[in-house]
Amino acid sequence: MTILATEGLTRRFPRVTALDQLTVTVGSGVTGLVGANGAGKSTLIKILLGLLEPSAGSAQVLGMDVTTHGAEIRRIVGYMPEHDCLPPDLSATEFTVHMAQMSGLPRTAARERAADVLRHVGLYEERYRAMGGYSTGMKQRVKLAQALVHDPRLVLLDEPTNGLDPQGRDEMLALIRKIGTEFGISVLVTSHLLGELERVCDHVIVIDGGKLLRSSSIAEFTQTTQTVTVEVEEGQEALAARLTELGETVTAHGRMLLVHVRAPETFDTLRDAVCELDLCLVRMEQGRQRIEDVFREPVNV
Ligand SMILES: Nc1ncnc2c1ncn2[C@@H]1O[C@H](COP(=O)(O)OP(=O)(O)OP(=O)(O)O)[C@@H](O)[C@H]1O
Repeated sequence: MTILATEGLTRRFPRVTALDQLTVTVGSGVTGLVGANGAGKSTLIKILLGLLEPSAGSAQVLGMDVTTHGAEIRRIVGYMPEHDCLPPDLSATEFTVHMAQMSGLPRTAARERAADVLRHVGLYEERYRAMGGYSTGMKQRVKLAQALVHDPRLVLLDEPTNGLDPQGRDEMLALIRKIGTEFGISVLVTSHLLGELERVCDHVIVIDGGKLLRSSSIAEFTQTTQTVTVEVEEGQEALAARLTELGETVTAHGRMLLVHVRAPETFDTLRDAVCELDLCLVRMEQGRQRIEDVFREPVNV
C-alpha cells in the first residue's frame, strides 16, 4: 500500500536546490530517510506536511495532494520536528493535552489520550514537571508523544535520536520500531546516522544533495556480498599464496584476508587450504553490505 509518493519533486531556495527531481514511493511500515546534514530531509518533510510549496513536481500523502490538502494531511499525520520547540514553563501533560485538544479531542478524552501516549513513550511521574528542566531524552519523548496523540495513520519523525546518548538512542529506536509494529502506524524517520536505521527500518531511502541515491528494502541493503573475510592465527601470508595458486582472488586487510567468492567452490578451496597448511582458523565470514556502502558506490538509482 502506498503511503506517500513524490514525482520529480524539486524545491529551490535562492542559493541552493534543496530537493532535485526526487521521485520516490513509500509503503507501510517503518521507512528510513537517510542523508548527510543539508541533504534535504527536513525540506521533504515540510513539503509532505503542506507547510512548504514545491518549486516543481508533485507529492501525495495517503492519496492526497500536498499543495491542495495540507490541512487534511496534518489531521491524520503526526510530526515530530527536529529542533527544540517545547514551551519550558508547561509540563509534558499540559502540553500534550493541549495538542490533543488542538487536534479536536474533547478535554476528558484529550487527558486520557495524553496520559496513554506519555506512558507509551516512557514518561511517568516527571510528566507533571515543567519541561524546561527536562533532559534531551525526555524532551524527545514529549515531542514523540505529541506526534502520536491524535492517533495518526502516519508519523514523520525528523532526527528523533539527535542529541541522545547511546542508551537514549537505543530506547528511542526501540520505541520507533514499536510504533511501526505494535501500534500499526506507518513511520518515516530521518537520520544522518546511517547505521542506526538499519536496526529499525523495513525500507531505506538515501538522498544526497536533494537527489535520490537509492531506495531499497533493508533485506536488499544488507544482502550478502561476494567477499569472505578469513582470519587465521598465524600463516596469513602462506594462506594468501596458496589460495592465489589455486586461482582465488585474495587481498590482505590488516590481520584479515578478503577472498572474492567466484563460485560456491571457493568455500571448499578455503577450507582445504587451511587444513593443508595446518593453520588455526579464527574466523571465516561472508560479508554483508551496509547502508554506509551506498555512499561509496557509484550513483545507482
Ligand atoms: N528556508 C530556507 N531558506 C534557504 N535555504 C534553506 C531553507 N531551508 C533549507 N535550506 C537549505 O536547503 C538545504 C537542505 O536543507 P534541509 O534542512 O532540508 O536538510 P536536512 O537534510 O534536513 O539537514 P539537517 O539535518 O541539517 O536539517 C540546505 O542547504 C539548507 O541550507
